[in-house]
Amino acid sequence: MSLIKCQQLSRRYGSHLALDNINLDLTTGQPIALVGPNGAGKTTLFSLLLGYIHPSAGSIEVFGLPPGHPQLRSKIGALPQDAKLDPDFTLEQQLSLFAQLRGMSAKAAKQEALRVLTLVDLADSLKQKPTTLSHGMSKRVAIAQALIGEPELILLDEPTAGIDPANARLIRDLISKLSDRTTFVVSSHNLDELERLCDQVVFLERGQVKQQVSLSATTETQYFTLQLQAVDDQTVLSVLRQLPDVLQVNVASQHAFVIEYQPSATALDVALLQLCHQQGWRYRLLLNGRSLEDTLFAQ
Ligand SMILES: Nc1ncnc2c1ncn2[C@@H]1O[C@H](COP(=O)(O)OP(=O)(O)OP(=O)(O)O)[C@@H](O)[C@H]1O
Repeated sequence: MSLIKCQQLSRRYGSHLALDNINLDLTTGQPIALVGPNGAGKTTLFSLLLGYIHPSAGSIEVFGLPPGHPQLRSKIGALPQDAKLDPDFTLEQQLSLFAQLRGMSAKAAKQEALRVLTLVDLADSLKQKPTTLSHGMSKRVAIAQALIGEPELILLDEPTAGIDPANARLIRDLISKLSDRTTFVVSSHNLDELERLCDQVVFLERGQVKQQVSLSATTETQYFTLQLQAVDDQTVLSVLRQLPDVLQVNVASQHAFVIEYQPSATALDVALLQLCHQQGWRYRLLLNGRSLEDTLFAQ
């Protein structure tokens, strides 16, 4: 099903072009990553999708409707980058209120508050006020708020920024678990995290879509990443490039090589390991595929 469609979408802030002629056609399903350096336009795109701001040119649709359309209200949940909780109300009070704004009765809203807090492992904090929470806990509450009413689309702007590794993992596991009924669009600077979570990756840079890649298609079919120890990278490069079925080899980082090969190649992994043995290269790791970082930034 069509999820997000942007056609020649631009957004200006005064004379600054934050999004520049974007075309995107995304469908529902596995989580989608929105990646890009600071100022690339990720938050601007989220704000447009939520109808908080409007395009300067072009069009944008969510589930075939213009953002802000009343029918979209219950279909979209969001974690804004700077999500803030009201210090004067307990978590139960504010999440219940939010659920009631989504059309639930007072009783159902209370149950929903408990349900979403349980999902982020904060059921015990129901009666707490935000001032008593750590930064990571506050973020989890804000994520819980985005989950209210089981929206079909949830936009998460840097959901794990500032969260400790155990809780970041909890959030990732939650996104994976809920992905069979909700499509998540996740912006993050943590490429390892996005790689584990997402299938589609949209790479924004200076307001433009520079790349759109499907990780399932690119990581499993045509690449190996070989990591060695204490070798001369140039020598290894030239030897690897001579292997049959190898299309291209790049140095990803010191002693790590991304090998692009013909999908029809058979047993290239075995050939690589034999080569390490023959050449006396000390082998550390052979990975099927390549990292998201290499996918986006390899020359
Ligand atoms: N309200 C605003 N007024 C003026 N300029 C803005 C406004 N909001 C964003 N910008 C500018 O638009 C560009 C895109 O900003 P945006 O916040 O969308 O980027 P981002 O990819 O989310 O960045 P980050 O990773 O730092 O959160 C930046 O150059 C930013 O300075």
